[in-house]
Amino acid sequence: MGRTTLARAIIDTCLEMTRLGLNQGTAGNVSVRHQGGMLITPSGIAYELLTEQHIVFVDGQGHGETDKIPSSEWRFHQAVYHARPDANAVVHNHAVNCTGVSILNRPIPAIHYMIAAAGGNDIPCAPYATFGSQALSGHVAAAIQHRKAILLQHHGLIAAEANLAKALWLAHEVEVLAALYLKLLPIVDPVPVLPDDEILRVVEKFKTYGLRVDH
Ligand SMILES: C[C@H](O)[C@@H](O)[C@@H](O)C(=O)COP(=O)(O)O
Ligand SMILES: [Zn+2]
Repeated sequence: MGRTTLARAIIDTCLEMTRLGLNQGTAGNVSVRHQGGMLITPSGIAYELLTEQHIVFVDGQGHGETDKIPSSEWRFHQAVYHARPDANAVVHNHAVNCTGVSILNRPIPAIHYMIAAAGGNDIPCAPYATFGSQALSGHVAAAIQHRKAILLQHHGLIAAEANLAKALWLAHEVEVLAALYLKLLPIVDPVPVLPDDEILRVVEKFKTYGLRVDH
């Protein structure tokens, strides 16, 4: 796909992320792998104002383009692409329920089989570090190796998938799981979980289940 088409797809994903109630204001960012680097949203511009020209190319060495400021989180997007060769799209947001669980500094456990959509029996929570920092991208690199979605302590969520549609879908699924978890916690803690062998079964089933979208 050409740069303009990908840039449009990034903007549409951002707008849809807001429409789904997963984000607010200028929080969050979205990227796609592109030509050895990535195309990524600019820093601090409201999604409704974005045009294809705002989307920034950051090369494999972390160099951006003159006159454009890439997302402050380009380092952790780059870290995800290094850690996960299967990922071609990364979505980050401050969805309320995911952020709520991240403040508790807990992983989301296997309270529902949909946890398997992220590749395992939990959604881990990467330790806190200042936004945009090398330290944060180090934590992300470590946590994302074994899952397609992770929480960022006191911050939000990252979802990485084969394409933008899948990454946004996964971000939405994790937000639903986080909401469910926060609803259950005041009633029962620890919340009952599914056994690991069942989650492994569902992880396998998801490898061939639906979601055959191309962008
Ligand atoms: C302060 C930023 O909002 C930070 O939280 C970052 O993680 C974010 O979500 C949006 O930053 P950018 O607009 O720089 O992508
Ligand atoms: Zn953020």
